[in-house]
Amino acid sequence: MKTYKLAIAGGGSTYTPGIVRSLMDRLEDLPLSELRFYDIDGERQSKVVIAAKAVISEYTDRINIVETTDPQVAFDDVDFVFAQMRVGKYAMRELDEKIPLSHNVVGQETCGPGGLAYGLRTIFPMVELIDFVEKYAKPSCWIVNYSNPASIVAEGVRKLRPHARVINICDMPVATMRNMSAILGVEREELEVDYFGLNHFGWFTKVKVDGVDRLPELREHIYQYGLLTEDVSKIDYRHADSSWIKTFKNIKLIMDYFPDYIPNPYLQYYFFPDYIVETSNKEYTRANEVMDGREKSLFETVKNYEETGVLADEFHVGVHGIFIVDVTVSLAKNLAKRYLVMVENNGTIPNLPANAMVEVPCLITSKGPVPEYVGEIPYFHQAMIEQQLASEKILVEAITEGSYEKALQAFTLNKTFPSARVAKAVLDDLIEANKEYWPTLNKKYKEGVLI
Ligand SMILES: NC(=O)c1ccc[n+]([C@@H]2O[C@H](COP(=O)([O-])OP(=O)(O)OC[C@H]3O[C@@H](n4cnc5c(N)ncnc54)[C@H](O)[C@@H]3O)[C@@H](O)[C@H]2O)c1
Ligand SMILES: O=P(O)(O)OC[C@H]1O[C@H](O[C@H]2[C@H](O)[C@@H](O)[C@@H](O)O[C@@H]2CO)[C@H](O)[C@@H](O)[C@@H]1O
Ligand SMILES: [Mn+2]
Repeated sequence: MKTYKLAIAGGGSTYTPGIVRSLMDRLEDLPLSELRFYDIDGERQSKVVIAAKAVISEYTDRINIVETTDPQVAFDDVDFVFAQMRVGKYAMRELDEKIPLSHNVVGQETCGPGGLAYGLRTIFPMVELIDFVEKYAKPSCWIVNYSNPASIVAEGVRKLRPHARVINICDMPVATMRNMSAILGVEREELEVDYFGLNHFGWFTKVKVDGVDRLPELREHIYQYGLLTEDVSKIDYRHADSSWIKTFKNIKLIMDYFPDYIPNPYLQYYFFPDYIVETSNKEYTRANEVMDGREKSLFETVKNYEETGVLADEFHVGVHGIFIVDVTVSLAKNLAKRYLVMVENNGTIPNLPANAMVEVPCLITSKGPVPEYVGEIPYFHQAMIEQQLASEKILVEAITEGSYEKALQAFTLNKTFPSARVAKAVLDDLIEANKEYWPTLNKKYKEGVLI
């Protein structure tokens, strides 16, 4: 029987125990001989690995478990790497959210200035990870990447390491499909969707069950309730937090204005930035909710387990864990299963640039994702995507060239900003906050004069 060695980069992530449970649930499809945990924060990781080991012990004692901060130990001869790094951890996420909000601009982890700031922190560590993997892992190794901001990471990787075997994925479309299937009273796996866009910036154009498009029925439901069922906790307890309920309700708001397609929930930040700011708590953002919730409870569970031997949280898998393993099984076994992932456009959407990293249905083969032809998209959606794409592409240029001017252009182009003046004020505050993480951004001009 073929077995695999898999490494998790960002082993200290709050998602690690859930992903590990998902891997254990699927050992028949993806038999593992080794599971390696790699993180730059060994102390944090060692606590999370205690929980991961407890989960593994419920299934098997035949997997060699390695915990390390040494990239060679982590990646030597591995078949797959799951990447889930949060560069700067929650402390920096909190600033990504609160600094823009202090200027009355959307404060969000992956959208608007927060996403751009997180992108500026993440590109070089991602490239470093790719280089480690290329040096130590099997040449056939795939990196399946969840690290955010996935759209900017995908563009950075396309530009800086075009031949790297990286597949960038996001669980928001499958999470949205989970809600759709609960509303329609079918299994998520029964849905076949058509979708186009960038990551966290796309639309479902068809939601088929047995070949019949059920999007009109979902539209009727959304007009009344948003993309929620009556009992949200039955969908996924992780989405019972008030901020997620608000997000899924806001799908109604978007579709009241633009009813054709079902938007990715993250589009709320671009359609209604003013409303989002008005309804945000500037002192207590999603980062605080997560630090006081998911992160706190993980470390309390570990402490409690060490003291009592009882694992209080069973680490529910959810679509997040299921999806990354689904994609990996399809890669490993060349199953050509159809999933929404990020891929270079190359004509899939003819009226978007060939070198855009788009999120579309792809067949996942052992050679990587093969996109399904989407065709031309309406001008409205094309225009919105082009603006966001330009913001993200110019940001990556700002990173590689160390250019303040390009960073300012990227911020100004982002639809979450009301003006270049506000974009500059937010950028300048974020530079100050990110001194430890961002590449130096040099200014070529001062008051219109080249310096
Ligand atoms: N793409 C998606 O749809 C999706 C879904 C969920 C989470 N995520 C992403 O998964 C990641 C983990 O999220 P979390 O909330 O569990 O964060 P977390 O802070 O709990 O964990 C991230 C870990 O990454 C480590 N890390 C930071 N820089 C690193 C580096 N250079 N090399 C190795 N490890 C490094 C940190 O030390 C930390 O232990 C984030 O990037 C998050 O945005 C993405
Ligand atoms: O605010 P967080 O840290 O809870 O979530 C941010 C992430 O949100 C999306 O992922 C969700 C996913 O949609 C859901 O089904 C479940 O698996 O939880 C995830 C995290 O809550 C989004 O796709 C990610 O990119 C974000 O990082
Ligand atoms: Mn995502």
